[in-house]
Amino acid sequence: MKECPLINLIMKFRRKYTITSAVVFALIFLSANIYFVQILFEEKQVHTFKNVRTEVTNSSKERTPKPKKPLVKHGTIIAIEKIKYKLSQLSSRYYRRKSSSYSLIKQLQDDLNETVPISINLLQTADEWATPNQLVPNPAPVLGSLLRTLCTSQIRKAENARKGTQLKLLLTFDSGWQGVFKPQWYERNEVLWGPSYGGKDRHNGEVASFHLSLLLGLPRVPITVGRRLHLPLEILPVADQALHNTFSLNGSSTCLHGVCLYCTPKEPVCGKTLDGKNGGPYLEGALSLWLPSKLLPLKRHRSPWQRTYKPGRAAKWEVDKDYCVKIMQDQENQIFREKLLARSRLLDLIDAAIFDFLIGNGDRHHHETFQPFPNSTVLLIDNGKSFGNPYDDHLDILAPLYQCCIIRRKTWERLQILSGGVLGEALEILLRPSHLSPLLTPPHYVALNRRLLHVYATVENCLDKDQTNVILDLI
Ligand SMILES: Nc1ncnc2c1ncn2[C@@H]1O[C@H](COP(=O)(O)OP(=O)(O)OP(=O)(O)O)[C@@H](O)[C@H]1O
Ligand SMILES: [Mn+2]
Repeated sequence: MKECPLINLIMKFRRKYTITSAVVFALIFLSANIYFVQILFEEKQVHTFKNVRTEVTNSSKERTPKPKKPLVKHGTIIAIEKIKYKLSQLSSRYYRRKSSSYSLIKQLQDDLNETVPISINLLQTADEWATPNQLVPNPAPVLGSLLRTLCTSQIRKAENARKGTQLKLLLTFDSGWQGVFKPQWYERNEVLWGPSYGGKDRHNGEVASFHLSLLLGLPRVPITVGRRLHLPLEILPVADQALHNTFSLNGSSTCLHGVCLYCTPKEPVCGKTLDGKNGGPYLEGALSLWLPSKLLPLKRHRSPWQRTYKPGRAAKWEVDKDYCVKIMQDQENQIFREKLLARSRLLDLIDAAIFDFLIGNGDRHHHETFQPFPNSTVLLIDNGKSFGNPYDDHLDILAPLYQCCIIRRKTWERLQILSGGVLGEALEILLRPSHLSPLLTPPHYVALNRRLLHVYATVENCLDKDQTNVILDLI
């Protein structure tokens, strides 16, 4: 066989440098891996926090929306254009107030009144209320007192809440009751420009979302209140070592940064004075009551409408207008394996999409159900990425609705009761008694009413195509 000079050269080189080259190769391989992992990690961080530009606006003034960059996702562009066109022709009945709205608001207001004295035993009521399909009944007569109890109960233990990626505290009260506390990161009048999943959690959004869920007849959000913690008196003395280690003093302000994926000493949350000035002991946040143990543990499902979280890379659902039909036929998809469950699960996801569109949350990458109850409802846990920008409507959050073109009758009827500006007005009324009131600036209520009109337009588009199979009686 003829000798090849190149192979000869490689063989000579190999013999001479076997060990050295192996070491060099290993080093190159290792550093490439480290670099790759770093990029991945940084990329997620960028999506979560840095893609967002915040600005402060005068809360009482309306602003003109900023021009948006054109979308590169064809299926989404067409669907959104159709919704906008329909909106321009929407029947006047969607702009009128319904007389039934008065009794709905009155009943929810009554529920939120404090009717009985505060007592830790009231938290037991929440456990009794919960079923695999809802967390709060209708009516819920002691809800106001229960909320007040949650925002005043003495804290016996404070630790880092380990689930999830953002800074949260797990607080334990008397008799072992627990809650998750998400701290304040933004002022009420800060506006977050950027993707619908960007920025840090909005604690006021969590509280508003709980109230909105009652208004929409979707009581699947953990019971949540606004609470102001006195860090040196209420948290430091009962903090476990791991949390304690993350406390620091910044001038006269007590700060903490916690332990979580995105927790860093460079980004602590700090206490304020009672009137919201820097340099005080009080930390605002949203406190959610832990879900009832009789229904736990939770089962986590990947959302079929999950985003890629990579700018410039579209998910299947963003480009394929027939995406809904395809996932329904996909027997591998665990959510839709059982036919009957499939329908009600899909209707749950569509309820969730409407809810998320109204609050501006494009970050529902997963959803959870009660694991011991295979038919249980889709819970609306984690509404932190909400109410970030009242001037931007992320219509693609409605994809499950405009692609599947079905909606639960109960949801549709409730949405119609909230027409004519009632939705925003009612939420504002329900949020008034909150410990941290005012929770939202006026433009957010305007946004809710405007977004609701988009939901009407989307359903009308579906009805144009098929009068009989859009509004479904399935519970
Ligand atoms: N009130 C609650 N009761 C029971 N479990 C809860 C409660 N709140 C949150 N959890 C659990 O903790 C998990 C993390 O909470 P959450 O999603 O709010 O945190 P996160 O840090 O924002 O997470 P992510 O980074 O995934 O968005 C939830 O998926 C749920 O399993
Ligand atoms: Mn989250």
